[in-house]
Amino acid sequence: MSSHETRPCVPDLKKERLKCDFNVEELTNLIDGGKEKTALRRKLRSVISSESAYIDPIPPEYMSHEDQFSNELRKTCHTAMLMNKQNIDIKTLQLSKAYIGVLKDGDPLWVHYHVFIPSITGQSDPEQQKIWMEKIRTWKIFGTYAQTELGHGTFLRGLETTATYDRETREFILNSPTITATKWWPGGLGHTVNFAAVMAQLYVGGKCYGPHMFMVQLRDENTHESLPGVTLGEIGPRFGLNTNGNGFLRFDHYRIPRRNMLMKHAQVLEDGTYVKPSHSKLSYGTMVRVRVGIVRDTCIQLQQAVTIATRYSAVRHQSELIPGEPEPQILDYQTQQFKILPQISSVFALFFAANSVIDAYYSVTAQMDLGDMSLLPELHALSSGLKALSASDASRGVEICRLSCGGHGYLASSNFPRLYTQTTCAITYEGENTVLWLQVARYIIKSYRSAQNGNNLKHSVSYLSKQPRPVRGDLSNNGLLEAFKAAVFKLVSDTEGRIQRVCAKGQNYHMAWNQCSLQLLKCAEAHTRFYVCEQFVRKVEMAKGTENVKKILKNLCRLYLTHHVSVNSGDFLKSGSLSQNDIAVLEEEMCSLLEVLRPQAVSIVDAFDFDDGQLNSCLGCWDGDVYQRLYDEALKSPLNKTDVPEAYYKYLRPLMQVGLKSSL
Ligand SMILES: CCCCCCCC/C=C\CCCCCC(=O)SCCNC(=O)CCNC(=O)[C@H](O)C(C)(C)COP(=O)(O)OP(=O)(O)OC[C@H]1O[C@@H](n2cnc3c(N)ncnc32)[C@H](O)[C@@H]1OP(=O)(O)O
Ligand SMILES: Cc1cc2nc3c(=O)[nH]c(=O)nc-3n(C[C@H](O)[C@H](O)[C@H](O)COP(=O)(O)OP(=O)(O)OC[C@H]3O[C@@H](n4cnc5c(N)ncnc54)[C@H](O)[C@@H]3O)c2cc1C
Repeated sequence: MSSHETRPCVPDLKKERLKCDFNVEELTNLIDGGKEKTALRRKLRSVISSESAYIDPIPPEYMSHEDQFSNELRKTCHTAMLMNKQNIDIKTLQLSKAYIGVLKDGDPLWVHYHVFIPSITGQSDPEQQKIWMEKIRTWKIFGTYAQTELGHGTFLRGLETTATYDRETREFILNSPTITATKWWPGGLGHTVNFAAVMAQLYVGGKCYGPHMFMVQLRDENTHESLPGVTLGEIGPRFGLNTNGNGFLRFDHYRIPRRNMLMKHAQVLEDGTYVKPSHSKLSYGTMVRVRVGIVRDTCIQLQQAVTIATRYSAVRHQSELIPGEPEPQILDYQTQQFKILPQISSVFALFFAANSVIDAYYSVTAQMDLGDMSLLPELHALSSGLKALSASDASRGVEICRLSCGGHGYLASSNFPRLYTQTTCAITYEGENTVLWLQVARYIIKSYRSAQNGNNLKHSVSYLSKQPRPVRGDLSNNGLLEAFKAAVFKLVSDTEGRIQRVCAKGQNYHMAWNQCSLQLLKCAEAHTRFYVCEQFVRKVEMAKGTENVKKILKNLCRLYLTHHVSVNSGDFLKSGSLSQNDIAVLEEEMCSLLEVLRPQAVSIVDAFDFDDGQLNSCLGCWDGDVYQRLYDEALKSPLNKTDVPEAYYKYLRPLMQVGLKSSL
């Protein structure tokens, strides 16, 4: 039973919570990663929620762009101070979910903590780390990750910023030769950070060695003024995340010491000798790490959205299900259940996938530290695929949750606009999704070809070694995983065959690749979906705990499988791995799962354990007092300060006084 059951709430939610047939706390512990982690998160949350500094003076929507930025910078700096005072590692806070809701529309220091610091620890040598990390630890250095330029974000070999080695002075000269070479987008770059890890084309003795990272001071450590040779600014309002401080940066023959090149993997010696890295893509390591983290972040954003949508759907009554009877909770409509429950199952799918890719990241990077690079392509494909899938599933999921709340979901006070802009930008940043899907496809096609040449495949692509033969009519979880394998295998072999046919007609390989890229995208997504399904099934099989929690997990897993079979039924039919009758049986099962899970829905989202401050939504509050909150929130609009606004006297009254001259 829910541990929160005694807290007051509206009768609809009380009724829902009384239906709960599993231990909510146990599910919370599972999602947190154990009882101790739940306790730590709650402790951190209590520290955070008792801080008056986090109270916004007015709702940020009503602040100017400048005030919004300043307000969030104030809060993020307060956090650093607070964690220092409480002797808590800020990373622990940020990774614990306790910090959610404090910053409303971005964090000017997010890239510092999650991209810049990992770049320093992952790309610089021990001596450099010692110097820079000490300054980072003592808040002398705040940094960003400055890679993207006006002209290029995706194609890194096309970057135009140059870092030219001057052997005489033992310095690098950084330069932005064109307008398109301007660094554009880095978080915090505008007016927050004083340093940046800058990706630039390395030139030594007239030869270009490609993109490398450099540690660059941009602002004076005391005055915060931009240094001579550096031009900085903010790029202006965005679709969302307007307080991330995204900025631009130009260099005019700006000099930095030789040792400011990040030298863990590649080096330029004093005499200009270039020492190449053990793998050409090691300088892209930060991106791999951040992509892995995005899977977890988007999963948490989807948790917030489904919590809001589920609670609201239990409180909202509309129309008639049975003529003449009272209006039902909208959650009783099958169509509403179909909007929300698959999103809840997605949360769990992403949760298990995030855990497995984080584990893979640590084990592969440990191997790489010992000099073994063989698993880097696998990690690159896995992290790229899961970043793309999680960002697009979460973003679509948030939008479906918004739609499920009707008109009120469109209000800023529902918090859906912010949740949506947070998830949808993850589709673009850290590798645009289409581009990452094509990287996954590259790996799959290469692996498939290798298998065709008689080689044995390992890890996530092992099933492409030989044609899978699923047992017809086996609709168990394992049977469906076999069907998935067969469907993906068919997509991959068809696509590879098509590339070959296009080439046979005289087209070169690259053009053939482009002509088949829609199919390639499908292969990549299907392969990654299979991976997520497999992880879900295996993790649920291994889950420990009480029968009722396991039953919830099993039902959610089954809903995820049947839903994705239904959505992609054409692929299963084409591969012959499932029959039309199988699909019909599975779709019927999916509908009954909606009915089975519906009474537990509110308790499942309660287990995500967000407090009202974190959800920041009139629709998603614990007590379900939706209408009063919507009304109170509307009263905060500055337009409601007066009955007749100034704009009436300026514009509307003169117009009304003139009247229409003709009766057109
Ligand atoms: C309330 C609010 C709270 C606060 C919330 C805040 C939320 C956060 C907000 C904002 C945070 C934003 C952070 C975002 C930071 C960024 O976006 S940083 C910039 C990221 N940029 C990218 O990701 C660029 C994408 N492009 C690439 O990764 C690559 O250039 C490419 C993979 C597309 C192509 O690389 P290229 O050099 O052209 O290589 P290819 O010739 O195509 O391939 C060569 C082979 O190398 C393999 N490969 C490519 N990348 C990697 C890698 N990382 N690791 C390993 N291997 C790699 C590639 O597959 C090829 O292999 P084969 O030759 O064997 O096929
Ligand atoms: C909120 C936000 C925060 C960011 N933070 C940072 C940061 O801190 N540091 C930083 O360096 N950058 C940052 N970025 C930049 C981000 O990483 C890039 O915008 C992203 O990598 C996409 O690159 P692009 O903008 O050049 O898009 P483009 O590559 O120009 O994409 C435009 C379109 O072209 C398509 N396309 C491009 N190449 C191909 C291809 N090979 N095949 C098929 N289609 C293709 C894409 O699919 C897309 O549809 C941020 C961006 C955002 C939105």
